[in-house]
Amino acid sequence: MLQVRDLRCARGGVPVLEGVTFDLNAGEALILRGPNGVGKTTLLRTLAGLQPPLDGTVDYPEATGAYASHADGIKTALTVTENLTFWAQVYGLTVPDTVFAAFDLDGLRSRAAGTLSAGQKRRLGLARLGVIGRKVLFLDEPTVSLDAFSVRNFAGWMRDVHLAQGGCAVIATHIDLGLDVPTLDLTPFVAQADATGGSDEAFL
Ligand SMILES: Nc1ncnc2c1ncn2[C@@H]1O[C@H](COP(=O)(O)OP(=O)(O)OP(=O)(O)O)[C@@H](O)[C@H]1O
Repeated sequence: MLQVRDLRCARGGVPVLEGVTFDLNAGEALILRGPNGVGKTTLLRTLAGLQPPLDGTVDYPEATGAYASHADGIKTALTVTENLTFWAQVYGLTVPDTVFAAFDLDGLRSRAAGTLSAGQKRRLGLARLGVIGRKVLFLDEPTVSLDAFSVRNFAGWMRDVHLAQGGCAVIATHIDLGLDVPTLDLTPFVAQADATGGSDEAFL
């Protein structure tokens, strides 16, 4: 479902990672590991098509990918239900009722999203993944701000719903999600520096 071959990617014009190669079949996930700054976000953004690779290829079926970072992208004046309905409609879908329980949002359906706590907002941000129908997910630290119960809940949705229904996911996380999936340490793929540095305001 996802094929990555000899990928080389940059941030701020400076090569960060090179030679990244892996495959994911339907129902499989991969956890990205590595120290701060190794290039996990850069790789995820490149995989998702938000920036071009310097070299190599990324293949997955057209219009099946979605990228989510810890920036929530929540509309604060809308309720939880209205937020999910909005996102579902963008993708021409309706909200499955099961998504509220899956992300522990049942008691918060009518709350204005702006009044949610940080962790509740994060759960709403993640619930978006359950309404947009995208099969190939690129997730950057999805469980930031979540308590242990909510981390388990998210892992349960990932395993029992998303992967069980034939999705796949690449997840950068410093937190152990308790998922029985392979990890890829990016440290061996750090690119040889060939520039003095640079910055890219698009990322600031
Ligand atoms: N706007 C920018 N301009 C130039 N370099 C940047 C910019 N943003 C990040 N970098 C650098 O690019 C490299 C890769 O950053 P990236 O955010 O991909 O790492 P990461 O593995 O996701 O880190 P973390 O675990 O801290 O989230 C780092 O060395 C970082 O300092």
